[in-house]
Amino acid sequence: MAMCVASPVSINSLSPVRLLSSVLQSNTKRSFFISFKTLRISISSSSSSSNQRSAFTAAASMAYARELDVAKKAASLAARLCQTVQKALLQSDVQSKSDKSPVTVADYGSQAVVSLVLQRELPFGSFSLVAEEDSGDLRKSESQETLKRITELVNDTLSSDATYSKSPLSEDDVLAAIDTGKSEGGPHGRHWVLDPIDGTKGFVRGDQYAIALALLDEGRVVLGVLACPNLPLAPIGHPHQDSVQTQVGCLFSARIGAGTDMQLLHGSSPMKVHVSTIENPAEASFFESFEAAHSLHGLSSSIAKKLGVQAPPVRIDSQAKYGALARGDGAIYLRFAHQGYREKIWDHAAGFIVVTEAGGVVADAAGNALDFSKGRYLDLEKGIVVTNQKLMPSLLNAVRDAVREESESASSL
Ligand SMILES: Nc1ncnc2c1ncn2[C@@H]1O[C@H](COP(=O)(O)O)[C@@H](OP(=O)(O)O)[C@H]1O
Ligand SMILES: [Mg+2]
Ligand SMILES: [Mg+2]
Ligand SMILES: [Mg+2]
Repeated sequence: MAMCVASPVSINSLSPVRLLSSVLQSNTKRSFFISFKTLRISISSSSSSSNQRSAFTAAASMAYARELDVAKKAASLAARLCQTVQKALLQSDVQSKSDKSPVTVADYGSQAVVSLVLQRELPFGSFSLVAEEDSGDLRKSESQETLKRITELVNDTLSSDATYSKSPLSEDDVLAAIDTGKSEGGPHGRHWVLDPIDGTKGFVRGDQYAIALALLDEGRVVLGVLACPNLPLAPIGHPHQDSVQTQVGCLFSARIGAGTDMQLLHGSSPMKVHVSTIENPAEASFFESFEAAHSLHGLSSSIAKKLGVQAPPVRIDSQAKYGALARGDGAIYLRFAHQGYREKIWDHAAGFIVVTEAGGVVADAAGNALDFSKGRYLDLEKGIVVTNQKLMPSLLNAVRDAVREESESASSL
C-alpha cells in the first residue's frame, strides 16, 4: 500500500466547486487531505475509482451545508421581522428612494438581520455581501425616528431567537450592518447576495414578497434560500384554489448538486420539489410580474399565444414566482424589462438556484445562461425566461419570433 503525504487544502483558499473537481481529476501518486470545518477526506493513490466516487459524493453532500443552514436561519428571522411590519404597516414606514422605488423599515431591518446572522454564525474568513439597500437615506436628520424604529425591530427580532438573547444593538450597529451590503461581488471568492425584501410593492399592498439570499463562489451560485411568508403551501394559479384552506408561508432552499427543498417557513420538515414535467405548452400556465412597469405584459402574452398556452397569466410579485415554478405550480416564467432597465443579481440569484436544482432552466431571451459573476448587475439579452428542459427549446423559438415581430412593428411606426 502506498504511503501518502497529506497536503491540506483549506476551504478558504479553495472553493468546494474547484475542490471537488480536483478530487475527481487526480490520478497522480498523491493523496488529498481535505479539511473544511465538518468534512475530512483522505484519498490515497491506491484508491479505487469507486473510492474516489464515494469521496466525491461525500464532498458533494457536505459542500455548503453549514452555510445553507445559516442562510435558512437568517432568512427565516428576517421574514419574522417583515411579517411583524406587514401586519401593522403604517404610511410612515414606507419611504421613497432616490430612484422613486419604495423602501420600508422592513427592507432595512431585514437586511440588517441577515447581515448580522451571517456574520455571527460564519465568523471565519472575510465577509462580502452584495445587497440592495444602503444606509444613505437613514443617516439624514429627518430619518431619526425611522432609524429608531428599525433598530427596535432588529433587536426584537434577534432576541426572539435564544442564541441572540442579550446585548441590544445600537443605531450605529444597525447602520453598519446595513452597509455591509455594499460589496461589488464579482468572479472571485465568496459573496453573499441579498434582496432583503423582493417585491416591496407587493409587500406594501399586503401581497407576495420574498427574502432572497444566495451565495456566490467563484462567480457561481452555490446555494439559495427564498423565504416567502405569504405563499400558500398548496399550489397557486390553479382554478378554484382560492377556496382551498391552506397553510401559508414557504421556505425554499437549494444547494448545488443537492436539489431543492421546500418547508413551512416556521416549522415542518423539508421535502424535495421538482419543476413541472409538462411537455405540451397548451397545458402550461405562466407567471409574470404583477407590476406592468417591471415586465412587458404585451410581449409575454404574444409569446404565450405563439406557444399555444391556453391559461391566463398568473401575476404575482417577487421571486415567489421562482419558488412556485420550482414546485411545479406553473411551467413558465417570463420577464422582459422595459428598455434601459438593468436587472440586478439580487433579484434572481436565489430564484435561479431554487429553480435549476429543481430541474428547471433559467436563461436570457437568447438562451444564454445567466452570469452572476459580473458584479451587481446582470448583462442580459432582452429578458429572462424560465421553464423545464423539455419546453425550453420551443419557448426560445416563440420568444425569438415575438421579439422580432415587436421590433419590426416598432421600426415601421
Ligand atoms: N422598471 C423595472 N423593470 C424591471 N424590474 C424592475 C423595475 N423596477 C424595479 N424592478 C425590480 O423588480 C423587482 C420586483 O420584481 P417583481 O416584479 O417580480 O415583483 C424589484 O425588486 P424590489 O421589490 O426588491 O425593489 C426591483 O428590483
Ligand atoms: Mg427595491
Ligand atoms: Mg428585488
Ligand atoms: Mg428589495
